[in-house]
Amino acid sequence: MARCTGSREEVRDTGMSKRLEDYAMIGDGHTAALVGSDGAIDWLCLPRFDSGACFASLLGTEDNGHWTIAPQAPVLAVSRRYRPGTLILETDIRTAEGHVRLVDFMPHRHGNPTLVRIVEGVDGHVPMELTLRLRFDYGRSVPWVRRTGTGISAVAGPNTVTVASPVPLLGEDMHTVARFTVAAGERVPFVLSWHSSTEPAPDAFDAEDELHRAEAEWLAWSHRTVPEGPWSEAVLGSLIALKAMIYEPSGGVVASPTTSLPEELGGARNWDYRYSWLRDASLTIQALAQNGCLSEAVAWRDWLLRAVAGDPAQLQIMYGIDGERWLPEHELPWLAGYEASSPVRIGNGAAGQFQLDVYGEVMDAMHQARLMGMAPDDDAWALQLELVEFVAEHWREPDEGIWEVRGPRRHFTHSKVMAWVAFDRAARAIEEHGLPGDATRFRGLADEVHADVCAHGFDEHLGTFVQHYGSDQLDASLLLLPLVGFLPADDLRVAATIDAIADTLTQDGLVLRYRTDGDSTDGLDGDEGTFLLCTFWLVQALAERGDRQRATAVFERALEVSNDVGLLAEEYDVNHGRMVGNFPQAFSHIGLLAAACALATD
Ligand SMILES: OC[C@H]1O[C@H](O[C@H]2O[C@H](CO)[C@@H](O)[C@H](O)[C@H]2O)[C@H](O)[C@@H](O)[C@@H]1O
Repeated sequence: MARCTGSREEVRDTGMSKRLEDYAMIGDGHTAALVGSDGAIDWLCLPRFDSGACFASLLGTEDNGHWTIAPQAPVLAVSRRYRPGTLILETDIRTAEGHVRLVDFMPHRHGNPTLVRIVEGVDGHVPMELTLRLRFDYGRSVPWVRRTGTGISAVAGPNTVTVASPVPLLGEDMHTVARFTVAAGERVPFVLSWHSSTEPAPDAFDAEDELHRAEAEWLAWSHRTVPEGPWSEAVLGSLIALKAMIYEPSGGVVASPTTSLPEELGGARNWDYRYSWLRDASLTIQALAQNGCLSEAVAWRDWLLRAVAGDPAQLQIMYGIDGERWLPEHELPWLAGYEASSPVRIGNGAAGQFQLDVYGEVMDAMHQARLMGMAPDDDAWALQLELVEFVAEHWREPDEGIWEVRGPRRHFTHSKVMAWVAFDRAARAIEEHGLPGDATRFRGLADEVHADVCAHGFDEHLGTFVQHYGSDQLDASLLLLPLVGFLPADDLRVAATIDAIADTLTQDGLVLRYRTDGDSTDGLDGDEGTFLLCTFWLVQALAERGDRQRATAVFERALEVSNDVGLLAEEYDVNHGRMVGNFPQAFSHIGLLAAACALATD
């Protein structure tokens, strides 16, 4: 069993999960793995983000699959970092016998999926132990494991995983172990590869060559954007995290590489985020485009064209990473859930919802990308016009909104505002970029929605905008009113809304989406943490209003909750002092980037 320091050791010994903060992500543009600070890889889906996991102990127990490499003796200290500008993780582990470094990465996918672990001796002689439990189908299927000339091969139905190493790998009680000692200056590689069971095993390759190649490829990418200013490290880290959430073959973007990490510890708000939401992807692409990554924006635009091709009335708010439409939601009863947060779900029922805001987000992403230099495309513009026509026909209808409520549809103020965005951006594309269309008509529709929102989305008595028409509740999505240009930040109604959210919809300086206590509109039992994207919106809204000091304080508070390698989950539970929700979450890193940009703008 891997050992770690202090309270972390207690957590592992009692069979409980590690904190989400204890994980780092590595990925190859097709999938991603979570590596714990104790040397355990507890989550990995192969060959794609949305495939079954072969390591799923994150959502269950060690029997659901993990790959741990750790010292045999008690660990005295752990520190880790990514190599600058890359997603190559280095974990330094110190014991009484010496100091080892784990170098973990997934080479950029050129052939079969591969995960490389190199154990580097830094000081002394450190006896190490490897435990490999492959469990396909999300931790359920035990493979048939055979020795090969270079290591082992594990087969279960369509999946075969090979692990190669100079160290002997031994079978022991339904898993694989290795015990070896690493001396200062030595490097011991382990290479895990996946292949379809109907195909031959991939050729062996040299772990050190792949390390150099991976570093060079990451640096070539990250050197395209050189953030400046006090938060440049956090900005670059967020850009790399977002890049790792793009499924490279299609340009689709996952909301997160994980499923069912709970929004409430022990609760049931557990969702599968390994899909491509139009909303999350639009915001991801905007964030990347604003930081000079235009090719990702173009790839996503092409993904969008393929995903929504056909009847615009059949547009979904989310798709699979290749544009798949059928994403039925299932529960996996054999997984106990992260810290007993069940059910564990795969698929996502929200795919069938009507969320009016996504049309505005897609229109805005295209608009912003054009402003950043993305060349217009006839097919993309034709699609955009179809989307706006759909909004013209449906904007008066209630919807499930940005938060994907599972309660009744409502007239969400944010949804209507995003309908305004759709019309506004259509008019501006025609007026400012010379694209064909009737700008006057779209401007008229925008004005009509604007008047509707001001009449029904604002509560005279409270003096603030409200979550949905007729409600007396606040909602953090209202922070977007000034950010999308619906009204200026110093408009009295907007300013009062920002203040009310800052004062009453926050916990310990972090912003809640909405109140889940009392009569929540989301139709779900239980509670949730503060929502990091919303916290970053507050930073932007305050900065937009000129309140830079307060904006900076909120930003720094949000940065405080990121982990030692700069990653953020979806939410933060201030009562337990822990990240919650899927991890890492694109939304949170998008927010960080937008907020840093707002603070950098004079
Ligand atoms: O919390 C309830 C909902 O949670 C998920 O939706 C959230 O994540 C989405 C992906 O990041 C995001 O687009 C949305 O705005 C968030 O509310 C989940 O997918 C839903 O099924 C669930 O109802």
